[in-house]
Amino acid sequence: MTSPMLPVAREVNVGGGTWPLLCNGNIWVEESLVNSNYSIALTQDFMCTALANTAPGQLNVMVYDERLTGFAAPFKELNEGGRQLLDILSSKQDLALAITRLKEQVRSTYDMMQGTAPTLADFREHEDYPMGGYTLLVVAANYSLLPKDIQVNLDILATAGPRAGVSIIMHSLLPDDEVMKNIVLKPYQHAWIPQENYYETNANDIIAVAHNITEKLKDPAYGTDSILFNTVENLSDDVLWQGSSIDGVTFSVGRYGKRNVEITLGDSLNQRHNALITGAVGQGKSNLISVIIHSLCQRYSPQELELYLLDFKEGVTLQPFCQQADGAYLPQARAIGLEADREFGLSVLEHLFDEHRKRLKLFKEAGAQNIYDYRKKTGIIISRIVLIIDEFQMMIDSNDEKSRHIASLLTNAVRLFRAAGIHIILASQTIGNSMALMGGENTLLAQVPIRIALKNSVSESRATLGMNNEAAAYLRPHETIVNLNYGNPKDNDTVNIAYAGGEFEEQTLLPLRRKWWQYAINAHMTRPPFVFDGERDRDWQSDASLAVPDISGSPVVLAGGRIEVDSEPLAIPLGRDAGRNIALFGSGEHVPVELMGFALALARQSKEHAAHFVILDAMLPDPSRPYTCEQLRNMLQAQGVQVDLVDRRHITKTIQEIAAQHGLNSGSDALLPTVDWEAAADANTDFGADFDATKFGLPPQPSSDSFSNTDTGRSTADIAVPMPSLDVNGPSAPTSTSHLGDESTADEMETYIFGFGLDRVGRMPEEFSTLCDQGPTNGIHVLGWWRKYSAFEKQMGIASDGLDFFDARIAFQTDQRTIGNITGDPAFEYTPEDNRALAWDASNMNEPAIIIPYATVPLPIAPHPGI
Ligand SMILES: Nc1ncnc2c1ncn2[C@@H]1O[C@H](COP(=O)(O)OP(=O)(O)OP(=O)(O)O)[C@@H](O)[C@H]1O
Repeated sequence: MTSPMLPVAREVNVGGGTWPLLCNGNIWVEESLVNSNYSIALTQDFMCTALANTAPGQLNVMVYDERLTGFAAPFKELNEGGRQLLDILSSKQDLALAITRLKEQVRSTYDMMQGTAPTLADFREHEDYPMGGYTLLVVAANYSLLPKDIQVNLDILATAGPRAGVSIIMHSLLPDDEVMKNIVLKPYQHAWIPQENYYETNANDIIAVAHNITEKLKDPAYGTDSILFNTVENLSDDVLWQGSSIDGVTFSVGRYGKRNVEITLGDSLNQRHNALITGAVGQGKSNLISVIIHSLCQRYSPQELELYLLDFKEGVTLQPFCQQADGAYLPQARAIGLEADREFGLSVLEHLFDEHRKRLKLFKEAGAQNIYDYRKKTGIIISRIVLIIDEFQMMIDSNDEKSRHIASLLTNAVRLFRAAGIHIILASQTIGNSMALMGGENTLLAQVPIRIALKNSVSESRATLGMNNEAAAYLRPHETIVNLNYGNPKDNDTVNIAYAGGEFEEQTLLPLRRKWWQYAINAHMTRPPFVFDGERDRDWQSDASLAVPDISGSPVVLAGGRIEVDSEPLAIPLGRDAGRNIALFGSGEHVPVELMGFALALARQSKEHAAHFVILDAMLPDPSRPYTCEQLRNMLQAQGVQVDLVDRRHITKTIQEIAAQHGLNSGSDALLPTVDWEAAADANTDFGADFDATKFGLPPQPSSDSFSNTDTGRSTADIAVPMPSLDVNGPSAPTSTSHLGDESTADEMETYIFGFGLDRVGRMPEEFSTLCDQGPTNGIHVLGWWRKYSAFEKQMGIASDGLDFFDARIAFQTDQRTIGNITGDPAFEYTPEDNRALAWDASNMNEPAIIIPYATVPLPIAPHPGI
């Protein structure tokens, strides 16, 4: 099959004559002093004919129009289809740079052809593939008046360029000097057509040709010059996992001429340990990352290679490597961050710094310098680790302390990790800004010799490859500059990137990944990667099984997901130590959900009737709220724990009663009945029978039969309605329905007080702070939510620092003052976000941590009041 991209205007028919052009020569259109329009039209005609006779998209045109005649204007349409096929050089400096670049292109094309064909067109025909590209440089200026260095370079290009696909159309007066004229004209065909023989092409014809090219480029036949991944990577079983990573890991990128292009990380001879990939949106960066991952994973087993994959943009690139519905996952992947955020990026870096330390210690013990040495000496296999970070600049381009910290870690990582066999591939659309943040190119980039630059702007090309290397600005889609020498322009290779997407991905790569997974499972060499999805809501239910007492037997609540590799949810133990209360601050829908999750976690761990749950509901009635305290009460009750729901009006008295019951009241003598138990019971009698608690990871609720369980002699009302365990008649009077004494002694009984929206409790009794202070050692824990810190302060009383009673504090959407207070650092940097909270358990954590709080708990959705 002959590729439709191969036709090229080796000759052009203009004005009745045939002129050699692409791959064959250059043309000098002599400028006419008498009829300048005519010579301009002639130049346009050559350009237009060259374009019309070359496959769409294969010819780039560069124009230097010194006298601003505007002859390139009708060709502008060439750039309409998203491809920059026309490049206007607006100054002598631009012209000089373009000539330098074209010389590089010529050199690189000769390299690619390796002397196997006389011209680029012959080489392409032989390969039946459009390698490299053609360029027509049109210079409309007085040659003799151009700076000497430009003249010299133009002469070189005119001589060496055509065979490599670079031709010149010189639109100029001839040099006056006859000797000079002969020398200069040598590489050109002197085009001079008597005007009477010439039928001028008009602007509309040119526009039509340009338009036709952009239209054709929409046709996939001209748009996809894919080199399928399996043509550069052997995907057969014979080579599967045959690679040893002892002296580095090698992956394929694509084709450069006849050669498959491979890159090795960890190559200690050339000190190539890290790589940088850049490319504008849509130029194929995601595809390239996929090519790299598949190539590595076909070559190296999970024993030889571990991958840490982070994607900081919204996207699906890494999704196929996570665990799929059928259980399969990429066995070499250890951690994957989808829509990762800075905290997770930071935690991955910290995790790898730990790994680096561990490895160096191991090496030292074995008297080895580095991973290669260690493996050689001991014969023990230690994997290479490759960390790939897509859009890495998002970790470091906020102007704050955390960004600076991450930038400095990253800079150290690329410098230090090599000895431990940890390599980093950084990818980005735009790095200009990030490099400045990282202290300029001398810090980070100095450690990254491998530069892979997909098409991008001139400035991004320079940022990636170096100030004098703009080659990436002139690439075609799916081509990349691979430069293994810190961006030195002499080492640019223009590589056609292999394609790992579309149907090929579905039909070949998906089954291949499954095969890898099966092999790894059979060989017991894998476990699913830790997957962090920064945008996904956290569901309490999926963590419920982890709500188990800690090592000392204290019940724990789950506060949410930690943003760390291999982390379990943050568990806050509520043992009988001073300070074991939890304060939640701020607003947002997550806060009551979080508090409900606490209650469900505690219910899960409470022996039946060994805990007493008191829900203080001071929230404003809000029909739009997805969960209500009534639902929570019902759910808890269905677990057989004692639960009292107290509305706002009765909170003050309830607190006084609890304090009095435990001998913690601060002297109030009037303890009046405060809870309207009858009303509460009425509101609740229809709940429970058809609710399957086990579905939610909670202990089974008593069956409807057991509501009249004769064994215990309890009545339905004992369990199905709220239990007024509080002694409404005074501390000493027995209560008919209390379970105290049923199965637990009062001493074993834990009391959990959940305060929802406590700001709205107008008159908090002073017993409240006494309870917070002395409760935990007596088995009473307060888990309260205040929107405003000032309300909390007020309720704690002026004499004490209430926060001392709350070891655990969690901030949601709140202000800097609250953050400063709960962390004890007024300047603590934290910007509240929707799906995040800042949590600190002062007795169990060194420092506050950002968590993903729960967004959903398994409460049955209640019909809204009034519906
Ligand atoms: N080497 C290639 N050969 C053929 N088609 C390709 C190649 N690389 C990418 N493509 C196609 O080009 C399109 C853009 O590719 P890709 O998504 O990889 O770009 P990107 O630079 O990652 O874009 P973005 O940053 O916007 O996600 C896709 O449709 C992809 O299938």
